[in-house]
Amino acid sequence: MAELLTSAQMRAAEQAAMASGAVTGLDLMERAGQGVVNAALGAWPELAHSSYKAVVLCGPGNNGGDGFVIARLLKQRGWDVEVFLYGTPEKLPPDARTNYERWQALGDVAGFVDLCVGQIESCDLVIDALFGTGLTRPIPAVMAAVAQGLAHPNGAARRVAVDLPTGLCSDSGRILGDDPSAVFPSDLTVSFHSLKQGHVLGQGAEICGQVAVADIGLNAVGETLRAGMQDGPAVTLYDEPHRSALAKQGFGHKYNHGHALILTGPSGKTGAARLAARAALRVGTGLVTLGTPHEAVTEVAAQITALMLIEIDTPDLLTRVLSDPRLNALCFGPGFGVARAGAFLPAVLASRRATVLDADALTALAQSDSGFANLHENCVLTPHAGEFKRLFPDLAARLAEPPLTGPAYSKVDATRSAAQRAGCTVLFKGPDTVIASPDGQCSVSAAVYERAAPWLATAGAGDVLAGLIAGLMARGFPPHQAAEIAAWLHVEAARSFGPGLIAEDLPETLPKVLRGLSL
Ligand SMILES: NC(=O)C1=CN([C@@H]2O[C@H](COP(=O)(O)OP(=O)(O)OC[C@H]3O[C@@H](n4cnc5c(N)ncnc54)[C@H](O)[C@@H]3O)[C@@H](O)[C@H]2O)[C@@H](O)CC1
Ligand SMILES: Nc1ncnc2c1ncn2[C@@H]1O[C@H](COP(=O)(O)OP(=O)(O)O)[C@@H](O)[C@H]1O
Ligand SMILES: [K+]
Repeated sequence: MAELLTSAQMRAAEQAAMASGAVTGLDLMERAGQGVVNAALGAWPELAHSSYKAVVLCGPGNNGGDGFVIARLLKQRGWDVEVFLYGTPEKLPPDARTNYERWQALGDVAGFVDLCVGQIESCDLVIDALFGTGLTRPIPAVMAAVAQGLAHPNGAARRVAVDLPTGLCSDSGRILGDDPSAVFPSDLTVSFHSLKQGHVLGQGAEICGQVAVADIGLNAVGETLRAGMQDGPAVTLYDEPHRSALAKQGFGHKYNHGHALILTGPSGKTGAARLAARAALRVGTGLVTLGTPHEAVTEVAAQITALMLIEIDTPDLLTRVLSDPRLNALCFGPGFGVARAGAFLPAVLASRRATVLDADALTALAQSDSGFANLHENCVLTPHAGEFKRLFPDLAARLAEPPLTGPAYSKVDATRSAAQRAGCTVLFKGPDTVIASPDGQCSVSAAVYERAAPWLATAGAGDVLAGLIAGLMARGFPPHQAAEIAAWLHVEAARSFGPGLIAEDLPETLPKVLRGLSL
């Protein structure tokens, strides 16, 4: 799994690499500039065959330094290059200053105030090297005006951001300030060494366009690099489960693969739990039983075949059913009814079973007098943004405040705090789903860029996810891992099915996704 770094971790990695003597800042800057040129020519191969016109916007720090390298490399390819600098050359940090001077041997540098949007629109490539990981406050008005012009360019200019689109916070993927247009949208963003959190969280993906990662040689520094990264455990970008984790052994039988109990709502509301149950069965749980109130039994029975059914009308009955230790995972909440969920909550939590709390169970939890006291480490909470706000109003409020300084409070920060507070795994949904656990594990399951899955925004998709997590916990996966694998399979199923997806299609597409993993 790839790491998603914060700006502080990236700085620490660079410092460690330089302190080891393996590289200099100038080496890193040269590789960064070269990496951007390579990525741009890779994205638009037509640009490699002739010389074109570029406008390079350089800022007052090392991001600007990368810009001077790019200007020089393009000029050396025969391009017509215009460079604009925000700030004064005397104040550039040493490596950026050196590259400013190297560029001066090849061309002029104009002041940023002399730039007009028309100049950008008439070029082939515009390089945003204004601010990168050093952005700490909203961009100045003069830059925001240019950014607005670039948002809907009339010309054919391809927009490339160096490290991050200027205005976007590297840690949170949020636009600094209260002006949503104060950011340079790009068609291609070239990050260095690895992606930063801001490339996948929040508005990151929308603003970055596509992303590419340029290797600037930090991996070679190995242990020194790790030692430099002391700013908390890294967040990972979850990629795909190992085949060995999900495969079933040839000699097993159904009881080796767990037994999930999915609790349904009353009649007319059982669809959500049935979706969850079907997902649990498809993800390989040995047995899946729907726990249904008496009055809904006929409705549920009419709809199911491979699933089993048991009557559960009261919390006491649930406790009695759960005296069977073979029922090893629970899914509680989809379509359940908030008041009923409040009544069942103590029995569910007292069972100490691996439990997914979703939908109405989350609302009931937010309203319950005992709060998070009875949650345990085998619970997984799966809130969407509205449910997160009910459960953790102060964290949600921090996330909703316009971020005036950087690095800004992020969805990773909020989910990590939520997991600490709840004492269990929290999966905070969205295209940038964040999964955090009290032991500090944190990963992002991103449905962005080539993994975009906009058709998942459909009623019932969340119920399927809850069923997948419960099913994987029944199969024996620990909560954090179950949540990660479920979120990944969920997105893969949506992508595999494609447009027209409805929630029912997700469990039915799982076999194809699992086959794709060579199970
Ligand atoms: N440190 C290194 O050795 C390397 C850095 N690299 C580049 O350097 C960048 C980071 O450089 P810096 O740390 O110099 O930071 P930036 O170049 O992103 O920002 C420069 C400085 O501008 C100021 N600033 C922040 N927000 C501002 C605002 N809204 N208005 C006005 N001024 C503001 C801050 O004091 C900040 O340090 C990376 O994103 C990457 O592009 C790469 O060259 C690879 C190597
Ligand atoms: N635009 C999107 N891209 C990717 N995933 C999305 C998108 N919108 C929603 N999702 C995912 O779809 C699911 C929706 O869940 P939820 O909001 O609980 O819906 P419901 O309650 O109707 O089932 C979540 O897993 C969420 O992460
Ligand atoms: K930039």
